[in-house]
Amino acid sequence: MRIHRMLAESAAGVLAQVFNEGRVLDRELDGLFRANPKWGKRDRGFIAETAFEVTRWRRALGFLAGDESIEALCAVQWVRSGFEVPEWWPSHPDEISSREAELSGQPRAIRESIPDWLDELGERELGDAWGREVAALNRRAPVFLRVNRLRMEVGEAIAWLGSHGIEASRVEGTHDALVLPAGKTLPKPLAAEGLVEIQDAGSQRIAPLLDLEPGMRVIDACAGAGGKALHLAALLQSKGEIVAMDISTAKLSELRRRASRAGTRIIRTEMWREDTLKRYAGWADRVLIDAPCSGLGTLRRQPDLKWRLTAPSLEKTKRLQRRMLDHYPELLRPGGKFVYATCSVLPSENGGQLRNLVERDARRAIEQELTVSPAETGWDGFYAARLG
Ligand SMILES: C[S@@+](CC[C@H](N)C(=O)[O-])C[C@H]1O[C@@H](n2cnc3c(N)ncnc32)[C@H](O)[C@@H]1O
Repeated sequence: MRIHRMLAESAAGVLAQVFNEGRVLDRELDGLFRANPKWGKRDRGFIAETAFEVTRWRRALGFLAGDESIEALCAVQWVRSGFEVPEWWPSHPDEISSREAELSGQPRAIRESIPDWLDELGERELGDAWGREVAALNRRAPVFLRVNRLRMEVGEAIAWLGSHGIEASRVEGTHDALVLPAGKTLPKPLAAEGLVEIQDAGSQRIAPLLDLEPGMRVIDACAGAGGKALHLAALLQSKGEIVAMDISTAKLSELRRRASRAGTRIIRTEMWREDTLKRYAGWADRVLIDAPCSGLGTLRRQPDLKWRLTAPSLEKTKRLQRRMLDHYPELLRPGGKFVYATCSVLPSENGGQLRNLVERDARRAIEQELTVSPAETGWDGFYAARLG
């Protein structure tokens, strides 16, 4: 396929926003595609693939090109995926096959394209396992779905998707997860039906850890756009109450839209305010603290995160996690339980935070712990633990 000038320049424009301005890759692509509704699936696919793969392999491509400019990175990416670099493009890589052989002898941070400080931190925290996790986090991720059991059984969902030409299979080790073949996505009109939700299989392991029974009162303290809140509602069989809290009005309004699409009425949203903790103190049977984190477990889907993350920003996030662990369990009634979860693979954001908590607060004890390793499962990386 020939590379169209406008598409090549648009992909490079997105990468400039991500690398130079710290913008979020997904959002930049979304904005670009909205502004150019006439582009077809192939055009959008070319731009998204260039932007994602250059972001994912930034350092490795820079090594192959011997040049770190965005134009050089794009050119090597295109050569690697079998395109001819157009003569009007400003960068033309020399023969890269000999450099490919040298790449395998480079340090991991270059080979796997991660910042040096992050590679050192990962190795310090995870030892040998870090190399395996980083490699797994550089693979392309398939689309996972969660069947909305309020509306359909898993077998029915497979048949329904099949009737629309989508071949979905069950995911071992989960109750409600389906996976689509590599490269396939869920068409928007089907997503809008609310019968299935896009949710990574690893993320689907978290809500069951809350050990819910229909009728319970649950607070999802960092609910965001509701990925896990919707799962909680399904596990409660839509019986009981869920208060979904967040500091973002935009995310909570998206959550309300998704809840109504999914057919549940038990979720109420609440913006965190100064008096929220006091108003809901002692109210909940269960609390989910799905804490803000480095997001390292989701690098497959958000490779731009690794270039935005800094050591100081990570420390700030850990301080926030610690404050949440000190205060949000006050929402529980006596005897209630909470689950702390992250989408990080770093022990210092996960078990490390909880072991510190248990040391400073004798009322808390870890009942069950779950670590989802991308290297072992092929899912995003997650950590969750239930505490009494
Ligand atoms: C990991 S995300 C939540 C993802 C969501 N639970 C889901 O399953 O889709 C963390 C959320 O915490 C929210 N947040 C940030 N600071 C917060 C705070 N101080 N209190 C509560 N939520 C906060 C963010 O807006 C973000 O939506």
